[in-house]
Amino acid sequence: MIRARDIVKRYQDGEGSEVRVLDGLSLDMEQGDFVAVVGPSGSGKSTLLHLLGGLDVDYQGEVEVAGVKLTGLKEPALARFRNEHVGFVFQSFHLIPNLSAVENVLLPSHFGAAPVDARKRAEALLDRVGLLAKKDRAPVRLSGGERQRVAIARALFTGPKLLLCDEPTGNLDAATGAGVISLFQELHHEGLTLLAVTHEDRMSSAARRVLRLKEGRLVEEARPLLAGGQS
Ligand SMILES: Nc1ncnc2c1ncn2[C@@H]1O[C@H](COP(=O)(O)OP(=O)(O)OP(=O)(O)O)[C@@H](O)[C@H]1O
Repeated sequence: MIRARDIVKRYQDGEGSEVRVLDGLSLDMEQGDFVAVVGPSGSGKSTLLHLLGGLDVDYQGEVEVAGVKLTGLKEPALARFRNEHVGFVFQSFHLIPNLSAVENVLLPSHFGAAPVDARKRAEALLDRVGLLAKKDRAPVRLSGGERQRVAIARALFTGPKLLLCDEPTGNLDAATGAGVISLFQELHHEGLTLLAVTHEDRMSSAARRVLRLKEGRLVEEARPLLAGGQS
């Protein structure tokens, strides 16, 4: 599902010198895998997510996701790749405040080819995340956990096989975060491939593998046998 080789990503640090945030990074992820990427603040986790999701193509190395070689790809091919293959979930939900929950889930239908039964599909996804009864509410009338569930339903609208999540429980309290983590585990068991950048132990222990970003590369964390996320 994901194959990244020898990725080098540099940023200018503002004082004229270069920082290699990713430095020879490689990653292999099978379809159906659930990976947590951990590492200190500033270690390059979001940067990595952006490369894998086709949001940033300014790097050295090779990235292939869902059979699509992203290296060298340009818009609008990148937009098509994102639309067909990847769902994004962010820490701050990114819902449109003046649209209802179901209209937020329907948003992707305005960018790609809309399925004929778009509204039915959006409602089925809201049902899947336990929010059908609140489909007409504006985000401001939903709790943080409910907002994230709407965002997850929206990310699933185009039927992606891969979900890329950036600190998906970062804005949620422990109990609400736990509910969202169980939803990710259920989606994983239903066959979805998940990669989540996270600071939180609860989230990483739900994953099947934990990779730590260290000095610009990924190192597999040893997991205790029969840890919570083993499946
Ligand atoms: N556009 C940019 N220009 C220059 N430097 C950047 C840019 N974006 C990120 N960086 C730097 O690259 C490094 C990695 O950033 P990144 O956001 O990927 O880290 P992170 O591990 O996701 O951090 P956090 O956990 O705090 O979100 C940081 O030192 C950051 O300051």
